[in-house]
Amino acid sequence: MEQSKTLKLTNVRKKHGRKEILKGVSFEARPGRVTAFLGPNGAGKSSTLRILLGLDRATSGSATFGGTNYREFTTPLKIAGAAFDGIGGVPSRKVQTHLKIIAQSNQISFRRVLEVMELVDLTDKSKAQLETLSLGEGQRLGLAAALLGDPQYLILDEPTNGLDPMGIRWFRTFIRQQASIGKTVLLSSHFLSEIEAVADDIVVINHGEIIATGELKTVLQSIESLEDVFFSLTEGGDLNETI
Ligand SMILES: Nc1ncnc2c1ncn2[C@@H]1O[C@H](COP(=O)(O)OP(=O)(O)OP(=O)(O)O)[C@@H](O)[C@H]1O
Repeated sequence: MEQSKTLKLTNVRKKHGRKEILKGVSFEARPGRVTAFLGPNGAGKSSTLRILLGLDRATSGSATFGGTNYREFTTPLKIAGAAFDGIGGVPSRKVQTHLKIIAQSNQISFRRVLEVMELVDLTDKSKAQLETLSLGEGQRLGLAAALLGDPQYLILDEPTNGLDPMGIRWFRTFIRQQASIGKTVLLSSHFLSEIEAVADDIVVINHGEIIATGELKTVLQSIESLEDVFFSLTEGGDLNETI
């Protein structure tokens, strides 16, 4: 295994006041693989990803990219790209300008801005204002921003939220392709059904605790012991329908 391209969390704890929302979270995401980070609402997915990306501090524990903390990178977008919480940015700003500003903050060339727009199929929308983008276009723009620095690591929070079946298919192909060229991909989701077609590995979190990790196939084989959790993950849907 290529340790140097592995994303690793070790015993990450986070307290808000007296409430412990992450209770010793440990897992790895490896290069050339898509790792799904699965858990119901409020399980601690976003809190974990925020700590990983230096947006919040852990109470204890460590979260590293190839052994280095995100905050230590001078041009972090060249190491790890993240798509999180919508696209942000000034609503009246053009797509191309939005990406250019992000690129400049990390010493990334304008040529790369054009390249990523092409990669996510947004070249036609380069002059569109952010507020006019559809949900799917917004998700692709988030991906474009994440890809700007051609990073080894891609961290995507609920990337298929609100996408139609075509958009989901496009996204799956894209993500598989990123893993096939050796990227380390971590994506969070509420739904087992959403990630089973794209993930190699799975990390399941519930109430701030990791309750299963491993190859997707192996974890699914232990489904009986996880049944209650998966039931809630699939919003009370028919378990057999989703596995
Ligand atoms: N700043 C905060 N202060 C207090 N509690 C918080 C804070 N941020 C998050 N929490 C709590 O921590 C828990 C985990 O939240 P988090 O957003 O990480 O979950 P999640 O798995 O990403 O959920 P979702 O899928 O709904 O986004 C929740 O119970 C949430 O209410």
